Amino acid sequence: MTPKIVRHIAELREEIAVFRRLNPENAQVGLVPTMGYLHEGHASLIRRSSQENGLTVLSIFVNPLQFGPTEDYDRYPRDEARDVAVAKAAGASIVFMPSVEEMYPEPNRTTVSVSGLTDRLCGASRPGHFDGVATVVSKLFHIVLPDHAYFGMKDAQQVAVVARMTRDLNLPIDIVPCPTVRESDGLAKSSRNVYLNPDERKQALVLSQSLAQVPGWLEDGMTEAELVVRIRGKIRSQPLANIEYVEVLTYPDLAPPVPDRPLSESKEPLLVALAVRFGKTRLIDNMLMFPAEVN
Ligand SMILES: Nc1ncnc2c1ncn2[C@@H]1O[C@H](COP(=O)(O)OP(=O)(O)OP(=O)(O)O)[C@@H](O)[C@H]1O
Ligand SMILES: CC(C)(CO)[C@@H](O)C(=O)[O-]
Ligand code: BAL
Repeated sequence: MTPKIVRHIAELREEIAVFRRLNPENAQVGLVPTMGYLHEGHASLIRRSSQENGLTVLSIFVNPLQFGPTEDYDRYPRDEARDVAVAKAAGASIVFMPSVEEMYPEPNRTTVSVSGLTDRLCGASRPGHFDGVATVVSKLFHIVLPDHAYFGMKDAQQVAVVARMTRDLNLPIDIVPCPTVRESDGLAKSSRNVYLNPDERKQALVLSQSLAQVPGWLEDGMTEAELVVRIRGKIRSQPLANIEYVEVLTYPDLAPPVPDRPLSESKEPLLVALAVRFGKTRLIDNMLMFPAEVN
């Protein structure tokens, strides 16, 4: 069925209220927050939500609060017609596409800020980014009041931040992390992949290729410092790659692992996270390893 396009908060709330009234047996609502220009990664979130809920709200909103002044807010790719077609094929019930004025009718004076988890990884290179994310996600949560909300592990730090915000604020919403969907050659799907020229696209494969080597390197008993050096060396073999960060942290607390101890002895899940620029395009990727896999 073609999803209903909704641009106003009041109409969205009314649609959800009617759905809940008419479907008392299966009144679960799923929310999939996105910035649009949908790809198979987004579609996998929508499909999961539509399997687990009677109603799936897909939000598409390029949120100005989470972009820095020199970032790509203005040129972020947008294509409403294509997005609606992807949303329909994946089973969304409602596509919520508010304007900036609808989401921020007055200067925003309230910021949701999750301390600690947001000052590292992408938070260190994009100051204020996670305040923007936590604020808009919290607004979407209050607007939709979903039972479940679906987020991709490609943005593993975002999942940790949103899950912590949800717990800290006692929001009765189940945060569902979903696996990263990749191109057939391994590159993580991302709306920003369209910015890559053919040479950058080829060299960008080094992200997923470095991560694929991590389990073998851990078997060799590497410490965090040794692993970081190894991954950096591999990424630097691509002349167009400009490393922003390569880090290994515990997950979801994002704390440094015990120094000088082999990572294979970790008792906690480990996140190996990368951010690399190719020209003007910033790509991220990561691998989450659980103790059973690390040891
Ligand atoms: N390859 C992917 N696999 C699974 N989920 C994904 C993937 N890419 C993005 N998502 C998830 O989709 C949701 C919306 O993300 P967003 O609209 O920013 O897409 P994106 O492709 O990550 O874009 P960007 O290029 O801005 O990083 C987020 O929860 C994100 O983690
Ligand atoms: C969660 C989100 C939709 C908030 O704007 C965004 O950060 C994204 O697309 O991952
Ligand atoms: N998927 C993360 C959104 C952003 O880069 O702003």
